[in-house]
Amino acid sequence: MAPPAPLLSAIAVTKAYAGVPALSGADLVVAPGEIHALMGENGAGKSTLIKILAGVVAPDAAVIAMDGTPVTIDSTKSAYRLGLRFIHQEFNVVPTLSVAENIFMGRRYPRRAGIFVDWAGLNREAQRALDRLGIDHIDPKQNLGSLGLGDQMLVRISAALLDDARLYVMDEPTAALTADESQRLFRVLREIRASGSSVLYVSHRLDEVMTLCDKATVLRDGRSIDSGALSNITHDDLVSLMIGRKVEEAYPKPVAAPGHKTAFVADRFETPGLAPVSFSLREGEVLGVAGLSGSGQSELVRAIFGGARITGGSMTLGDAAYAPASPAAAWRSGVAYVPRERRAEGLVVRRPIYENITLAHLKRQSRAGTWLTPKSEKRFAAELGATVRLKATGPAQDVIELSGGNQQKVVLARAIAGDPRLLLLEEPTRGVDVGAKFDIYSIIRERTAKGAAVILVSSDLPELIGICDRIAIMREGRLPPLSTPQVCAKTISSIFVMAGPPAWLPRTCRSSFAATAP
Ligand SMILES: Nc1ncnc2c1ncn2[C@@H]1O[C@H](COP(=O)(O)OP(=O)(O)OP(=O)(O)O)[C@@H](O)[C@H]1O
Repeated sequence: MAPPAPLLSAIAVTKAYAGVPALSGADLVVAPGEIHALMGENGAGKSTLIKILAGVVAPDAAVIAMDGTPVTIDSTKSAYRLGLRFIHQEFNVVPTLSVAENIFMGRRYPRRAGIFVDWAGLNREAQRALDRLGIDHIDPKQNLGSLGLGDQMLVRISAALLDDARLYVMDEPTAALTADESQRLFRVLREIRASGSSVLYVSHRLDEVMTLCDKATVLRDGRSIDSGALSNITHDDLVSLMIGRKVEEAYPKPVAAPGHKTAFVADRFETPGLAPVSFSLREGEVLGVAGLSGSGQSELVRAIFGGARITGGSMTLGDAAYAPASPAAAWRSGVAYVPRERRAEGLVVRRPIYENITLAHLKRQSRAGTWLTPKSEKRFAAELGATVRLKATGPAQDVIELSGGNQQKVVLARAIAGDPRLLLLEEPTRGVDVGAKFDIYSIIRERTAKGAAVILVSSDLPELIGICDRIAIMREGRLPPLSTPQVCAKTISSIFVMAGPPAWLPRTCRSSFAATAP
C-alpha cells in the first residue's frame, strides 16, 4: 500500500531579502499525525519558512502541497482556509482588547438574536478555550496588555487551539512558559497528534524537542541539511547537524572561582512590588534568579538598573554607595542590563547594528573630546559582533533585518561593550541557538573572570544550574536566602511541581530532588 500523502510539503523554497538569500531551496515535509521539529541556528531561515507558510512573506519560488495537492498560499486568509494555524511571537494580538476578544479575533463572535454580540457567551467560550490548557488564573475579561509575556503566549495558544486545524505551527511556544505550563501544552500537542493533525514545532530547547517531537528537519544557511526520525539520532548529533561543528559541553567551565571582594550589596532595599531585599555578591559571582513569571524577578533587576523608584534601604557597588536615578546613571556607574523584551525595550530596530551597540557608550567612544565617527562606531561594533558571533551582513545592517536570535546578540554586545562591573541579564538566551548559547555562557565566564558580578534572571532551569554559583527562587515578590545549585533542586521540585527528576538535572542534584519530590 502506498504511504499516505504528506499533510504538508514545501519543496525548493527560495527567498532572498534585497538579494541576500534567507532560504536557498529548503524542503519541509510533514506527515499527518506527527510533531515535527524545525531546527537550525539563528538566521538559518526557520522564521522565513514559517512566514511563507503563513502567507505573510511571498517566496521567490516554492512548490507547496497539502495532502499531495498543490496549493497557493498568498495571504493569511488562504493559510487559514487550508487549516494552518500559527502561534508566533510576532503575529497579531491587540493588547488593548480583552483576552476573550483576542481569542476570537478573526472569528465570528457569539450573537444574541443573530445581531447583538453575546459578551457573556464570548467570555464563556474564551474560558473554555483557556480551560483546555488548564489555565484558571487568566480572566477572559481583562485586557491582554495587562498580562505578562508567558500569559500572553498561553492566550495565543488557546486561540489557535479553538477550532480543529490540520497543522499547528508553533515558534518557540515555551520560551515564556513555566515548566508546569509547558507540560500542559505538551499534553495538548500529543492529543492533537493522536487526532491525526500535526504540529510544526520550532524551538532551540533541544531536550524539549527530543522528548516531544517525532521527526526533525534541520536548516542551515537556508538549506535543509537533513530530515528524519528523532529516534534515530542522538542529542549531540542533532547539535552538530545544526551548527556544523561539535559542541563538547553545554556549559563552559568557570575560568576562576568567585573572588573574595564584595561587588554589590543590597541592604533592605525597597521598591514597589517587592518585599525588602538584602543580599550581597562577590566579584566574579553569578547569581541566578528563578521563579514563576511575575514573582518579582523583573522588578528586582529593573530597580537595580535605576528603572524603578527606590523607597527604602540602600545599595553599594564596589566600595561606593549606589543609588542610580535613571538607567543612564546605572550605565555610567558600570551596571549593564539586557532586558527581557528586547524588541520593545532593548533595540531601536530601524537603526543600524552599530548605532544600537554604541548607543549606551557614546561618551566612552568619543574619548577625550574626539568626535565619534560612524567609522569608529562601526569598527567597535564589528569587534563586538565577532565576540558574540553575530550573523549579519555588517555593522551597518538595520536590526529589523536580523533574525530574532541575532537581535538578542546585539543587545548582549551593547551590554558587554562598556566592561560592566555588574551585569544584569534577563532571559539572555531566550530564542538563541545552541551554539550561540554556549558563546553567551562563555562571555559570562569571561566577564566574571575579569571580576564582574552577574545577576541572571532565567526560566531555563538547566541554564541556572549549569552556570550560576548561587540561586534564589523568588516567590510573591520575596527574595529568599541564596542557595547553591545543589540544594536548589529541592526548591525546584516544590515550585515547579515535577513528577520526577528531569533528564537535564546533574547527578549531584538528583538525590536531593528524589527526596523532596511532591
Ligand atoms: N525583513 C528582513 N529583511 C532582510 N533580511 C531578513 C529579514 N528577515 C530575515 N532576514 C534574514 O534572513 C535570514 C533568515 O532569518 P530568519 O529570521 O528566517 O532566521 P531564523 O532561523 O528564524 O533565526 P532565529 O532562530 O534567530 O529566529 C537571516 O540572515 C536574516 O538576517
